[in-house]
Amino acid sequence: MADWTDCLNFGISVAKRAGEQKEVKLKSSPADLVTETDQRVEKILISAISTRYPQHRFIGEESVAAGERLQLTDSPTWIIDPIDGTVNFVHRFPFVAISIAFAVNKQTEFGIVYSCVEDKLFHAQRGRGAFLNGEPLHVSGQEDISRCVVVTEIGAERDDLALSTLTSNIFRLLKLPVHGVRALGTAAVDMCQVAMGGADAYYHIGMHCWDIAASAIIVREAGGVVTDTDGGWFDVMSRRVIAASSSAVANRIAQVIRPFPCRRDDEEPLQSGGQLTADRKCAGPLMKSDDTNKTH
Ligand SMILES: O=P(O)(O)O[C@H]1[C@H](O)[C@@H](O)[C@H](O)[C@@H](O)[C@@H]1O
Ligand SMILES: [Mg+2]
Ligand SMILES: [Mg+2]
Repeated sequence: MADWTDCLNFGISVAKRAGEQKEVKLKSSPADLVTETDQRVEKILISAISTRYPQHRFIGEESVAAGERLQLTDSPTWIIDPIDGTVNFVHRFPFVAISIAFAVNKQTEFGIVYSCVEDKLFHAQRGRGAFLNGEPLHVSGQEDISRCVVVTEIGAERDDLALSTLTSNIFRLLKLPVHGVRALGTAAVDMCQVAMGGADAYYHIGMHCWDIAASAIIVREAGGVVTDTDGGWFDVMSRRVIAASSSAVANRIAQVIRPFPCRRDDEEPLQSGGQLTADRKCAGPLMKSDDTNKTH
């Protein structure tokens, strides 16, 4: 088995350096401000990593937003979210992370999530455990859904189907009941909460590979379970994820939540007026027929 520890250590050092980027140039609007910062951090990361590993490929949120093709091949690939929690960043809500995963042959070899405001560095390497600031991490191991804190995200979708599915899923979980439902505004940190036992599960439909790839391996290496939202095999490009403290909890959540259609990350972007757009919003075929069987 190839040893990617050198890449992991380099990834950790660039994530910490990029997380020190504190100076924020004031621009005309919060959207401009944050776009500039996101792009700047992604450039810092990609430029440092590609100088050291010129053969490696990248999937970066901001590069994809700028029109770059999103394609996960068998080549060593860094999957980067330069700022996970952009809305938090704008509002100074204190959960903002740099998320970096590294995949070879489409398998994630390691993941790094640097929660910058908290100064918490999560990392995991395949088969070698998960760590927070160097200390081993473990999920809670909780198996009883009625004793769980479950994390999800509100996400960016605002169409009726997405919103009604999202709210009814929270409703169903609260009625089980679970102990509580939380949303921190960054999928990467949400999932790391599962890895460290602060929460017992996370689920969402609609996040992108750069939001969840790094934290998925961190949860697994912390002893947790990562599945599709139907309880099946997790595919990092599918935008559907449950991360849980145990299979029992993952399966229970899969039984309860209803899916809604979502374009895969590796699907060709929608055509708009004859031009490719970077739009990867949830849209597509209607719900699967078995969705009607889900628990209310
Ligand atoms: O866009 P960023 O901040 O990288 O990612 C965030 C999503 O946009 C947002 O919809 C979601 O709620 C948040 O958790 C996610 O990490
Ligand atoms: Mg993100
Ligand atoms: Mg981002």
